[in-house]
Amino acid sequence: MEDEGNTGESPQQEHQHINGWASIAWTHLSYVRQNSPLIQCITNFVSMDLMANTLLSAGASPAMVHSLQEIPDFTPHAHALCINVGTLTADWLPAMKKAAEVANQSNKPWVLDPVAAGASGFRLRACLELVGLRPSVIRGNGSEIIALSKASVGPTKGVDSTHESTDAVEAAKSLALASGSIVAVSGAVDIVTDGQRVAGAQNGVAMLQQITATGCSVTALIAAFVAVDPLHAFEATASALSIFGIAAEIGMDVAKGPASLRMHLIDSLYGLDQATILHRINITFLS
Ligand SMILES: Nc1ncnc2c1ncn2[C@@H]1O[C@H](COP(=O)(O)OP(=O)(O)OP(=O)(O)O)[C@@H](O)[C@H]1O
Ligand SMILES: Cc1ncsc1CCO
Ligand SMILES: [Mg+2]
Repeated sequence: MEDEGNTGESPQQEHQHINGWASIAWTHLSYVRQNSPLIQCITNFVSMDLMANTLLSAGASPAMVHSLQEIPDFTPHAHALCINVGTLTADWLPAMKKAAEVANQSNKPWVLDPVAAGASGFRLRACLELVGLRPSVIRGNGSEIIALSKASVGPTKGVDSTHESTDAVEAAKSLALASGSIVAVSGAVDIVTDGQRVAGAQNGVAMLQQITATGCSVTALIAAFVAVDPLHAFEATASALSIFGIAAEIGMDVAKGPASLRMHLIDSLYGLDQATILHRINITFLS
């Protein structure tokens, strides 16, 4: 009789897998620290501060550059681009599309955060147009990935999710297959898929949901990890999600609530070492 949850692996095999992900995640963080990739962020007003500080604490170099006029000069120099539609208006969309096109022409990876994708027809159409410009990675919460995958506007709680990430696995897989992007769904378990493989990263703390723009910020961290390893966007994405979660776990040991967690999260990300990653990382293949 098989135990529930038995993966069929010996403890040694399991240990090797865990070590495998720890070394992958540590390598990505080390490359970001060594190379300090320039990450262009076209993002919402709410997230700008936390996103820039998250990137800085990981060792990357953020630049919140969103003017259409600057994109031809600036975007080719960025090592990756992060586009987030959180406070979208019609004026901003042309710059987002242009930046995605220039990133593609310059062979630079770019990452999409489809904030509240199903909240309005305007937002959904904008997100679908951006998906058509072939992001390397799309990262959203469960409701956003389901709305994008079904291309439907529906009942919404705005930027917050009404779905568990695990409810969005099939939606994420079909969006990945349709778009060619790696798709990540954040939640208690962060899901990462290329349409076939599905990894689950289980680091993090629930209180992250009480700090605005933690999702936006982890999307930018994904951009930094993909910037240093563009040919392995699946591994880079799972690593970034797990490392952000580990930083939150360590921060939570001393935090008194959301405001101090926000501060300790940034400090923990800055100070993260290899031994802590090895000890804490929790990524497994779900299929
Ligand atoms: N229940 C949970 N337990 C642990 N970590 C969680 C939980 N829910 C979310 N997280 C983590 O919180 C971070 C933000 O994820 P969330 O799904 O809240 O993003 P989001 O809805 O896009 O947020 P925002 O729009 O505010 O940026 C991720 O790192 C995710 O792993
Ligand atoms: C609260 C909020 N509103 C638009 S974007 C944003 C940040 C979290 O997505
Ligand atoms: Mg979000």
